[in-house]
Amino acid sequence: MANDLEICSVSKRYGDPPGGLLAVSDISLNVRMGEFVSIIGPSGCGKSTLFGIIGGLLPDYEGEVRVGGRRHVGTHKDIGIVFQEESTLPWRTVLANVALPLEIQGVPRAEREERARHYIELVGLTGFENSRPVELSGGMRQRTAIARTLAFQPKVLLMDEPFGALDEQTRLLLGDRVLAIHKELKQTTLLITHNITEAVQLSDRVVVMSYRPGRVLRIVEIDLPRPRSSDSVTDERFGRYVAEIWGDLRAEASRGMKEAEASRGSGRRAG
Ligand SMILES: Nc1ncnc2c1ncn2[C@@H]1O[C@H](COP(=O)(O)OP(=O)(O)OP(=O)(O)O)[C@@H](O)[C@H]1O
Repeated sequence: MANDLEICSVSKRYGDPPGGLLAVSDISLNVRMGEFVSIIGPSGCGKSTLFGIIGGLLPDYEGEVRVGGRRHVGTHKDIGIVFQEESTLPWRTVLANVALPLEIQGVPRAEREERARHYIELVGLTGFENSRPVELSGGMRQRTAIARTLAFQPKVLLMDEPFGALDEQTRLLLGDRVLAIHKELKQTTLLITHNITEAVQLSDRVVVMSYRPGRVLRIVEIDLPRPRSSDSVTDERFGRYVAEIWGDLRAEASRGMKEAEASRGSGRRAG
């Protein structure tokens, strides 16, 4: 099957060589059309850096990002981004939030509202079209943001810890909603997360990254049948995938923790 997203030998250094900090090194990954891939790694492994590069938000890197076979530079309508931070507009209703990108594209009102309603239904927010973000829970606001991104029908959906600020149970239930959306749209999706359960629950493949500089440590195929749901977490095979990924991540996470503690210690001594 064709690739929607190709990440070819991507490296990023902050600051100038020979000094500076190599944040990610030689990352290559192809995401097939309709595939759901998660990238997981310890804090500081360069997940947000990679997200910024793929989303076209971060210039000056080595390598190439291709979307639909074409070199991709800067932000682009083929990549839809859902951020970790709250990104709904508080003064707009759910309907007006979701319709916003279509409004910017000049889609006529009746058509954009019809499309917006379709995606609102898909994320399970029918009945809340006229609510404002302040009247919604954090999970509902994130679903509004997802609907808004889906509404302009990007080739690739890029999500950076969209449920990072939510509690574990809400996260699992929203995972069910993401699974339902993916079943319906077969949207090519790349999710950045540090939650192993979420990665296994949702993904066809999980890319495990090393601590700094972030490299691809291993790619784990999640061979669990679809449709899946949050009930899958009780499956014995689910537990084995979680254990396997944690086995890879554990050493990297503790390396990260030690380095962070050491730099805090030297900062205190210097101060
Ligand atoms: N603008 C910047 N200038 C210098 N260093 C940076 C900059 N942005 C990130 N870094 C460093 O690059 C490394 C990777 O950071 P990044 O935020 O991409 O990691 P992450 O995996 O997303 O971390 P987390 O999970 O904690 O959000 C870190 O060591 C970070 O301190």
